[in-house]
Amino acid sequence: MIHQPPAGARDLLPLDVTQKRWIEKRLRPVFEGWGYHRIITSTVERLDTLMAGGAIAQSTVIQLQEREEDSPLALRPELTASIARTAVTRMTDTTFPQRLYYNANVFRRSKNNSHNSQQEFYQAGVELLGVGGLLADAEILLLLQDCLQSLGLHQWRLILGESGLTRSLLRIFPEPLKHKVREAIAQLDRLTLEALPLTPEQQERALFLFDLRGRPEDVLQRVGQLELEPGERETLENLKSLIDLLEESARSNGSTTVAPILDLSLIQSLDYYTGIVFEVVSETEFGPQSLGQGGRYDRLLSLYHPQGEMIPGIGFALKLENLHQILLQTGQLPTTTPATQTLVVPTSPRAYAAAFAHAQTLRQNGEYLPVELDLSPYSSQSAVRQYASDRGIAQIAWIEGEGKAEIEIVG
Ligand SMILES: N[C@@H](Cc1c[nH]c[nH+]1)C(=O)O
Repeated sequence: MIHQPPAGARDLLPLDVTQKRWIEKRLRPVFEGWGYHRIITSTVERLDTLMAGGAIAQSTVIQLQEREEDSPLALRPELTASIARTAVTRMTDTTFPQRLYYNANVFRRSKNNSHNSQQEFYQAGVELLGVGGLLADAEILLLLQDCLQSLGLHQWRLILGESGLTRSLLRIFPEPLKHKVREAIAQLDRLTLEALPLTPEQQERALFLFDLRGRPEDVLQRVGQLELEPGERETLENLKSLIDLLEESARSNGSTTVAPILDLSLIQSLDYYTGIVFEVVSETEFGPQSLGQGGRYDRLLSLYHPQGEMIPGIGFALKLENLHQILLQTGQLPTTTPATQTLVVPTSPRAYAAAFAHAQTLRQNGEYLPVELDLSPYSSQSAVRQYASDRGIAQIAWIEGEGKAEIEIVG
């Protein structure tokens, strides 16, 4: 059926694009203000690049039909893997840290495979490559906060986890069970978790992990009571330092940010994270809505590096559709496409060339304020005025045969 788009595809009409650009225009100066440079990577990647390190399940990737002898290709479901690949294979003579940002579409097949669910999404995000540690983690979280502030969003919470620590606390489970426990926690599925064949000790640990979220000081204290290995204690200390630093930065900035929710049961569906993981959630009348997510991935780049060199990385992606929805509710987005400034109307065929010339002069003088030509030569003056007023056009330039322009301000 040639009149239908493929299932799950998206067409953005001019007003959608105007609103999307409103969001992008606010994010770009924030990214650039923090020293990030835009990168554009290929929409199509090799399947093995996208899935390196178990980053994403094959079932959620949209594959492309290729010749059998070629390695399978797919549409990118996210950008971190592509940027990691590009950074270590194409930007070899650059020094770290690298600060990169993007604004691009991604494609994901919905899990339940339902025919019409959306498969194309837009993300704006950043990757900070080549630096680990407290300061880099804090930079990314403060930048994320700055992005949301620049969009005028205040009703959101940061949920912060630590994938290394969570993985480590899961180590008491034997392999096939560990995966199931992890899945049930990731899906917040308590019933499945309780039904798993676990020993009483394992069950206690599973439920302990499941409920490990709340005010940072409470969660840190609860984990601190466990018998931890030195590495785990150190991670816990780092997490505390990060939370303190975020709070202190907010205070010295004079802003009153709400403390993050510390959630050591936070498990992201992407499996390349090695350190902090986080999600930004907005409270809406329909329940919480995720606005973006990210985390630290210190092993991913080594998978693409020719010598397997370890290069740390951290970043986040904001979900533009969800931001769009929230911003529509707050009434901040433009409700019309940008109006034309001047409608240039040739009053006779002899004025056609002069009309084009006049319009061009206006465009060049007016720093490309939109100027459009009236293309229906026989429309009456009242029809022209009606058209201009309907479209919110500020003025009409009537062009006479000899090129003279008479300006009329539209009432
Ligand atoms: N690429 C991740 C987000 C992210 C960026 N950097 C690190 N994580 C996603 O799409 O969920």
